[in-house]
Amino acid sequence: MTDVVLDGVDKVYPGGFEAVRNVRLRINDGELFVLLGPSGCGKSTILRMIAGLEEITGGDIWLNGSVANDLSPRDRNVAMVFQEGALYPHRTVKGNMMFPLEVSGDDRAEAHAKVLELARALGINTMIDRLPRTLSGGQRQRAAIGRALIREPSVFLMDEPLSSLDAGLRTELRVEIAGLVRSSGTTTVYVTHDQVEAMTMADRMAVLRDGVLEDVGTPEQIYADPATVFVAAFLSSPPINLLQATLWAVEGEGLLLDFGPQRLTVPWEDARASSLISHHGQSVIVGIRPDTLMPIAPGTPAAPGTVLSGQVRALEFHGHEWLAYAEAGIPTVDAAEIGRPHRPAPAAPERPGLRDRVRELLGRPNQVGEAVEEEHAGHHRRSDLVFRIAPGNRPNRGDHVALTVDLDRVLFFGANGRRVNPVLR
Ligand SMILES: Nc1ncnc2c1ncn2[C@@H]1O[C@H](COP(=O)(O)OP(=O)(O)OP(=O)(O)O)[C@@H](O)[C@H]1O
Repeated sequence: MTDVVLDGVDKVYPGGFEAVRNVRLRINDGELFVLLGPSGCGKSTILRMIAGLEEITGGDIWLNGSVANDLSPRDRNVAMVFQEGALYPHRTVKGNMMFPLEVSGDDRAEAHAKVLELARALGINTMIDRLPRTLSGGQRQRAAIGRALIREPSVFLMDEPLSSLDAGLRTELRVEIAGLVRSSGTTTVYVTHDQVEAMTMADRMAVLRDGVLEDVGTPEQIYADPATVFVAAFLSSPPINLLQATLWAVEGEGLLLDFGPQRLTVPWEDARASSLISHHGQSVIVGIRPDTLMPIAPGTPAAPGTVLSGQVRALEFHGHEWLAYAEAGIPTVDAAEIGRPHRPAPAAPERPGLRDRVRELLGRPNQVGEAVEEEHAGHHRRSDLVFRIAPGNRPNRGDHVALTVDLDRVLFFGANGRRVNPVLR
């Protein structure tokens, strides 16, 4: 039975950079828990603090019911796999997997049987006599996972173990890793910046931004009911429409979302009306995922206050669907700018990581919002509404389209980026 509790954990690096702030988290025994966030948000720092490889500067880490702040990594019984699982180059796969058991003086025959069994589960049993350099990236990662799991750690920590693999292999391995750690029942903390990996693998997950926890829950909870604009945007592909509105409570009509040239109306019967009314006269951010907008044929009747319209400016073919970008004259907001904690930006850290430095060299942005914006750079930048179209039904560029909005699935955030109505967990 091993649960991991982070109780108000802080990390300030020498030089004063605050990488992690007041993180409170309980990872339950046997859970596959994912830490998700953009590069530099502090995911690896948290993992390394759990492993004991990095000192914490505030709060407590509890392992299995005891404070572990001062325990050495060896005494924590945790195992860790990194992005490039480092294997001993002169040992075979079997030699690598045997090594932890040799160190702890296990019976050789038993150790051998155990290695074979795990290698089989990892699908590398036919290559256990090969050296790491003769393996593919995916096979090396499997061997590294095998070496980490062989001595049955209480906690298994994985830091972006799939990020150096190609997309097909990543998909294949994430299914296998999730299956393997679930069947072993080992409490696992898995770090990634890939939202698909997080949502498909996690029992529960946490979203981090600038060293602060923005949201914790099951993938379904976080996707359907995100706590902040940042979380909604980070977990949305294609990107969520984030529209700026002023909210007016109008007797007899409902709650008017005034976008300037267009309006929507939330009826009084809506369960969220009592929360929304406290924002009367204020700015709100309206989050509409592309699949919440449904194109309707011209002249089709629709309930008043449920339709937005625009002129199609660009279309993208995605195989199973088209994505359309329509100019609607509605001001949009950039999730990266909303609700940012006040602190020095991590743009110039004391010790930039290798990836930070490479990004700098390539001129790539480091923050998620900027990355999202960059994806839309160029021809989509000025577009206001993104929506999906089933194949065979697509409008043409320049067409005016009417879109019904599924109001039940629209998300409302205050100007500070937090949800207007309480988040259900
Ligand atoms: N030893 C250090 N000294 C100073 N700053 C550091 C140190 N290690 C990391 N940082 C900074 O702390 C912040 C968090 O780093 P961390 O590696 O935890 O982020 P991350 O979310 O894992 O990012 P990535 O996905 O790029 O690995 C970054 O801005 C990083 O540059």
